[in-house]
Amino acid sequence: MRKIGIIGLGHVGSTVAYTLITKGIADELVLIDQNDALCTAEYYDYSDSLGRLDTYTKIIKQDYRALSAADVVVTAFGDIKLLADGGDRFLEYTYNCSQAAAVGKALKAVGFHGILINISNPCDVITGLLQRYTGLSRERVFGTGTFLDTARMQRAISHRINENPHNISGYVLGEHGESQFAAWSTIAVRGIPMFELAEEQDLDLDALDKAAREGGWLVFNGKKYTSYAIATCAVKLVQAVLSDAKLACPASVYLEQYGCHVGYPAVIGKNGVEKINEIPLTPKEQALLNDSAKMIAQKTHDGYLG
Ligand SMILES: NC(=O)c1ccc[n+]([C@@H]2O[C@H](COP(=O)([O-])OP(=O)(O)OC[C@H]3O[C@@H](n4cnc5c(N)ncnc54)[C@H](O)[C@@H]3O)[C@@H](O)[C@H]2O)c1
Repeated sequence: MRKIGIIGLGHVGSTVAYTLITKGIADELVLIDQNDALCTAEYYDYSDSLGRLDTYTKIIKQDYRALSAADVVVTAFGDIKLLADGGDRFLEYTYNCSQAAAVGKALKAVGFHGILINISNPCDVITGLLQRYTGLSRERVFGTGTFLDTARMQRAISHRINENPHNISGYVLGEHGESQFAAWSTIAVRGIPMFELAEEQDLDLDALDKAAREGGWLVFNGKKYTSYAIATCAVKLVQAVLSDAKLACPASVYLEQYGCHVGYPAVIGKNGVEKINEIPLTPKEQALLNDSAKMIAQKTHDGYLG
């Protein structure tokens, strides 16, 4: 039986829940939000779908105890209104550091021992805090991190050269935020290294990097939130855990050398982060990763409320 919990049912969490139900991925789904009216509304809206779906999901609401035996919990708490006009994911920092303490401690209190996948921003920092508060091992707590930014990089390149994003491999690394970077030495289109392709087709890599980094704001500026792409990323990670897929992908994972969670290639399976996929980087990329991780480590340290 596949039992999944979602904490925070705003734009993102509700989309994750809807996807899990309509794709028949969850046998049991536990919904939790501090806004009880919202949680109750989503509970009935999902429940009213069940009579027309070909799969069944048992839906439970507002019961932390039901998470004690959950396989996966997805955290999507926050207050997106704090971002106002966008531009900085750290506008939710203070608020979400407190929520991470509350949620992490509540999960620990009920003995949750599954895999925790965090979405809440600033993603890398909040992932690190949730790991500390839950007391789960570092392998069992990871964030969506640059999995989404990597998809945005794939989209930016695919639009520029009219290519299927699936044919673009490689990684955006570092923070899910402004200090992220496209690691061009890892990126290829149908196996052709991006550096070669850029020269051949006169592609501006800095402009493509910027397009990937600013991709979230393109969506946010019109909707005042983002939902579908992040939910798609989160659901893919949930599936990787449930099916023990050993999926190689970037995620916000704990790197010993930095002492924090940061977007880096890993292998995701039933035990969470099963392997850190160490890859060669150019000296410039390595320096960008170092700077990004250093900032995350500091903010994680500062955000820990004990
Ligand atoms: N990692 C990513 O790539 C990514 C992408 C999109 C959004 N996000 C982040 O995901 C989070 C959710 O985004 P959103 O647009 O759904 O926000 P939202 O404001 O629409 O929803 C957040 C929900 O969390 C609930 N909540 C807050 N604290 C809680 C707590 N302690 N326990 C239970 N519920 C709690 C709120 O009541 C609200 O319903 C934000 O932090 C946002 O920045 C991350």
